[in-house]
Amino acid sequence: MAKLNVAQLDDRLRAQRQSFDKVPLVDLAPLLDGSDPGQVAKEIRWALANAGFMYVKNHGVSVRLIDETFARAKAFFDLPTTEKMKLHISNSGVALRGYIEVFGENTDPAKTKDLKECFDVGPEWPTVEGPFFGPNQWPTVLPGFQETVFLYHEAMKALSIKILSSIALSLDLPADFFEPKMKNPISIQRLLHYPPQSGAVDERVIGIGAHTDYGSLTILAQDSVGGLQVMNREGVWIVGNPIPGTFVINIGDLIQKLTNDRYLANLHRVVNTSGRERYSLAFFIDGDCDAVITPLESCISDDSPPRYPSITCGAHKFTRFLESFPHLQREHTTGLAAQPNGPTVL
Ligand SMILES: O=C(O)CCC(=O)C(=O)O
Ligand SMILES: [Fe+2]
Repeated sequence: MAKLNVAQLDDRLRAQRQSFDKVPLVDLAPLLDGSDPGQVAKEIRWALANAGFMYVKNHGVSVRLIDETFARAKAFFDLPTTEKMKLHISNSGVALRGYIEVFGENTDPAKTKDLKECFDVGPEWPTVEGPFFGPNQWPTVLPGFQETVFLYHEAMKALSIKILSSIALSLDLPADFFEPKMKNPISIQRLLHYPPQSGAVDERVIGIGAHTDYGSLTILAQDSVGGLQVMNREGVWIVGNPIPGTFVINIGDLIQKLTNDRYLANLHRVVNTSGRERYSLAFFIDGDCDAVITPLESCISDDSPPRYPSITCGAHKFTRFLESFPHLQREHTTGLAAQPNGPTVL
């Protein structure tokens, strides 16, 4: 997890409207149709080394499914607060599924309270099996919600595995490098709602505080409202304008650690001063809970000694959530105590 020193330099919350040349748009068609995976890997290598973010087009996910999932998200957040609070994430223990109210998770807690509400689902497990695995809490008052959101989660999972194969190729690793370490990967499908802010906005309350993502890969669908900001290498916040037909992809801490900083888990935040409600769908995927992340040999040299100790995906992610979830801090004083079944080396 990067510390937020660069972000602290900037207290102006209006992002500069610069050309987004440095965060490229990658066409996934040659990867998905098999015609030129090498070309896609080459573009991904540049994007992740320089921006940590990219837009992707021709991703193959049905527009209808995306639109329907946005509609389900809106219907959920329109429910009365009492109804949403029945599904509160604190009911789910360490499985971390359910509803998170405004200010219920703060991603830059020393500076910012997050003016957002979210709803998290993940792979369906009948009982709580440990961190990130357990039953979902579905809003039964909304017929069809469960089916759509679960289908969307599955579509994101399938796409993320293809993108991870391209990330592996981009690192001169075999395309299936990540697969043995992702037998039951941690994944979270999050629905988000950002109420608009008006008047003087300062960093104490914004949509989502500056943060890097915790896991391997994030796939974000944003509506047309805008508000995502990504930091460029000069420490300037750049507007991440929604581009119709694309997802925003970024890598999280685990890939930065795996690549010993060759690839960047970049800082980003959301400030919604549009005057409109903003909705987004963020899918996060990691390795298995007990998969160990150690810097790759190929990313270590005399000039670039190993910068990160080995850590499991589960321990890293749970520790990050402990910092951002006030409800978890009340319930847990330690992170993951032990790694079940011994580590899988990633
Ligand atoms: O909603 C967005 O645009 C970004 C969300 C995000 O950064 C996150 O959930 O980690
Ligand atoms: Fe994020």
